[in-house]
Amino acid sequence: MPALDHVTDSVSPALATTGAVTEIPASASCFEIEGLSLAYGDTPALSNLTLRIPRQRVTAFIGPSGCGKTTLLRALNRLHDLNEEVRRGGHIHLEGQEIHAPEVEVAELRRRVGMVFQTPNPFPMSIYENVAFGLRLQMSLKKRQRDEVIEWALRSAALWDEVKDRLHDSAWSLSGGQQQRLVIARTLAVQPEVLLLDEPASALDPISTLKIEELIRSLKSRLTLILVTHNMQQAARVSDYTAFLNGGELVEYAATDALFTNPRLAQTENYITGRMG
Ligand SMILES: Nc1ncnc2c1ncn2[C@@H]1O[C@H](COP(=O)(O)OP(=O)(O)OP(=O)(O)O)[C@@H](O)[C@H]1O
Repeated sequence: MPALDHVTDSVSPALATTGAVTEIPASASCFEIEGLSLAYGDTPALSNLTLRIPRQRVTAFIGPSGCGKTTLLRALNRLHDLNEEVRRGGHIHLEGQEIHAPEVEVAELRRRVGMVFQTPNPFPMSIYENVAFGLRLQMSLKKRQRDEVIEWALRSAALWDEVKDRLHDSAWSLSGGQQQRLVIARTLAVQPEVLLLDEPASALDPISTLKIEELIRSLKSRLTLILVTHNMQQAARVSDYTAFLNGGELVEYAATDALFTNPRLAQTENYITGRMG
């Protein structure tokens, strides 16, 4: 891959595949979240969350509507910054650095920590220009280098074969599932370390959903992925670790197999078996 020198194809040190996530060592963590609380005005949304997110793994946030999953995801690349109502306490470290430190540039943080939303949001421009957009802002590349990165990003998002002969068509001529993979390609082009995915398949048909799930699994060899999903089967299929939130609190966080087959708390069991939420 062109110009991808800070990313390796090797996976992180061996992580526990069963049991509680206290087993995720700091050295294998990408994010360390400590005592994170967040409120919208007087309404609390997150309450004293402490967890580590393992590098080059897929971590799912699950829980009933309004439990704080999206709020937590958005906190990880400071998407709340523009909301003057938001009050926050606690710390979020990305690879050892507090993301709210004065020297952190928000644009660079958001390059490192990309975000894909529920509804595909390609820009009103061609397929090629969508992927080139972030690249033009972030890096000055010659056209040939830019073309290489664009091809790499579209291949990485499993879209190249479907669009290689129509790169200059409007992005809006693609299907919903293709648009979502285009948005992922656009995000990958600037070489993030982390991809935040907020219900990325909830607006898609079952075949497009499977493609997104395959893509998520394939990307973890070089990225950390964090997925918000309402779909328990999806969390079980694609994630390595699952955090169950309820009422803004972290209730249980464990290796996905362990959480789904042998939850430690009745509250978790009630949620995953559909008796709650
Ligand atoms: N911009 C906002 N202003 C005020 N309150 C908000 C805002 N965004 C979210 N909230 C509130 O914060 C709480 C957590 O919301 P959040 O969207 O994080 O939950 P969620 O688990 O992602 O929900 P869902 O699964 O329905 O998307 C909810 O009570 C919600 O109403």
